[in-house]
Parts: sequence; structure tokens; C-alpha cells
Amino acid sequence: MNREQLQLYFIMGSQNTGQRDPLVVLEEALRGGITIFQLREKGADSLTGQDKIQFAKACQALCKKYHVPFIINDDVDLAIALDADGVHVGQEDASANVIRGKIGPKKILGVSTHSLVEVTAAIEDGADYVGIGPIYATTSKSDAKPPAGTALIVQTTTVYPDLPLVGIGGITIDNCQTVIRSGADGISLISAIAAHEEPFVATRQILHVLQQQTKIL
Ligand SMILES: Nc1nc(C(F)(F)F)ncc1COP(=O)(O)OP(=O)(O)O
Ligand SMILES: [Mg+2]
Repeated sequence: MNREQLQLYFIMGSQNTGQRDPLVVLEEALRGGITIFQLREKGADSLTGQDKIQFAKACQALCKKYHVPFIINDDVDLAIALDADGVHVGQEDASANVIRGKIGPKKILGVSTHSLVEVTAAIEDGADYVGIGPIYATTSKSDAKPPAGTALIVQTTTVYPDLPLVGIGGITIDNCQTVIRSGADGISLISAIAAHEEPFVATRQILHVLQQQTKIL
């Protein structure tokens, strides 16, 4: 896993873009410079069945056009069927070591973690990166745990300095520098781009802030 690829990790499903065409939003974010994309088609208004598969294929085609890794959240079978670049799973999803066995060694495997014990287990299960959060309060995940701040990022980078990690949860242009300063390789976000009236502009502005922070480090 190339740590720089985690710099600006956009996560989105059709349920996150309001009245906007999600494929238009995704292409604006790709043009704006997101470095990795995760399709997280989940929740009350999300697509299912053939609609979900067709939508996933269209997202994958856009990511290929912009040479950005295409990750699928939760749905390992869909990721394998589409030959996605990787999968992201949480603690309640299938166990990461079983998934690593299913997707093989070359695909990207991301795991959500909320403690050093879960980080250690994710490493042992073959995770390429971990998501740590929610850092701040989030409206994008209905069953999110309480916001935990950046303490686990600091702790994880101390114990596992070579582990690629990304912060998630309520991250915006105003707090993303704090997340990077705490040691994360990147930030992942949904609403700050997907719910913005100009996703291209939002992406460019966040990327500029991230690039400034990297220079200071
Ligand atoms: N989807 C995610 N992506 C990341 C990433 F690291 F990629 F930023 N971190 C955390 C999550 C949350 O994953 P999970 O705990 O399974 O909940 P859900 O399936 O509702 O997303
Ligand atoms: Mg999950």
C-alpha cells in the first residue's frame, strides 16, 4: 500500500449526494484530485441488486479513467465480481483474515479500527491500511461510535510507525490539518465533498490545505 494514496480518501454512495447525480459528483471529486475512492452504498436510500452492480461498475470506470484506486465497502463478493482494487471492512463485517484469503495478496484490504487491540488484529489479518475514527461527530454513519478525537492515531503511529492509516469521521477542511498533524497519512470523508454544491471546488480546497500541512511536517 502506497501511503501517499491515502492522502484524500473520498467515500460515497448514491445516498450521500442528495438531488445531485452521484456519478457527476464522483467525477468532479476525481477531477479535483481525490487519491482513492471507496464506494459505500449503504443505508435507507441505497441501491440494491442490479442497480447497485451497474452503479458500482460506472464508479469503477470513472476511477479507472482517473487512475484512482476503487475500493468497495463491506460487499466482498461485489468487489471480487468486479475485480475492484480492494475492500474495506469493519469489525462487524466478515473477519479480515477470511477476506484476505478470498481477495488474494495483491488487492487492497482496509479495516476499521477503534482501539490498539483492533489495530494489532487488523495487521495480523493482513490489512494494508486501517481507518481510525470517528475522529469527530459524523452524520454519514448512523451506527457510528462516539467521536474519539485523534488519540488513537497518535498511539497507533507510535506503536506501528510503518502502518498506513487514515482518519475518518466528521472531517472537514477546517479540522483536516489536525488529523494530519496527529500522524495520519490521509483523511477520509463523505459529506465535505459529496454534500458540497461544488464537489470539484471542495476537493481542490481540501487538497490544498493537506498539501500545505505536509510541507510543514
Ligand atoms: N467505511 C469505512 N472506511 C474507512 C476508511 F478507512 F476507508 F476511511 N474507515 C472506516 C469505515 C467504516 O467502516 P465500518 O465500520 O465497516 O462501517 P460502515 O460499513 O458503515 O462503513
Ligand atoms: Mg462495514
